[in-house]
Amino acid sequence: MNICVFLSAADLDERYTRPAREFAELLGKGGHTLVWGGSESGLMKVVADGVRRSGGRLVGVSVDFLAQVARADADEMVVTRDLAERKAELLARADAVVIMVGGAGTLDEATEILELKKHGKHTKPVVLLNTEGFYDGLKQQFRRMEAEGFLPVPLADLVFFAEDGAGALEYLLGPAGSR
Ligand SMILES: CC(C)=CCNc1ncnc2c1ncn2[C@@H]1O[C@H](COP(=O)(O)O)[C@@H](O)[C@H]1O
Repeated sequence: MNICVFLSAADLDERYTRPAREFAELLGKGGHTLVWGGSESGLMKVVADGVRRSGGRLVGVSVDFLAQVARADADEMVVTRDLAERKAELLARADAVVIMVGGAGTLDEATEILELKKHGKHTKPVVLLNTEGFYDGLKQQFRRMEAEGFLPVPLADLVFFAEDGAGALEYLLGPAGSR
């Protein structure tokens, strides 16, 4: 499966690097391809290193102004003109999307992917990986949107909240992943 992972480009501590490494190992050992932003920084590097070490493929989609920090040994590396094109390319190359912990960049990617799904522009499974309860607040916000009529589709049709990497992969490899 080609799994697009959005996550932080920041250097983080063990609370976040350990689960990222574990998820990467599951991806690699499962023979999956990591589709990611192509960068060699922070958690993005941790996951790419882990996938590579455990036998998975790496497909990067970088962007013009970050191309100089793109990973040199990826199996494939695409460089797009801008961030909008990059998001479209990442989605096009993915069978599923996993959103791990991250900052504004990750949130931007997550909301765009969910918004496109809301409008029926794609039907790919999307998982929010809630490491350390990082997305508890976002989950609460989405639940409120759903309860108060802000979402035209059930929240469960948009996104699955997984508590760990194993739960995320189990979901993607189940019936939801083959839709
Ligand atoms: C100069 C240097 C080392 C830049 C590295 N910085 C980056 N490299 C690649 N993608 C990035 C970078 N910063 C943000 N992104 C994009 O935004 C997300 C991470 O942003 P954030 O750290 O969550 O907010 C990633 O999924 C990625 O697609």
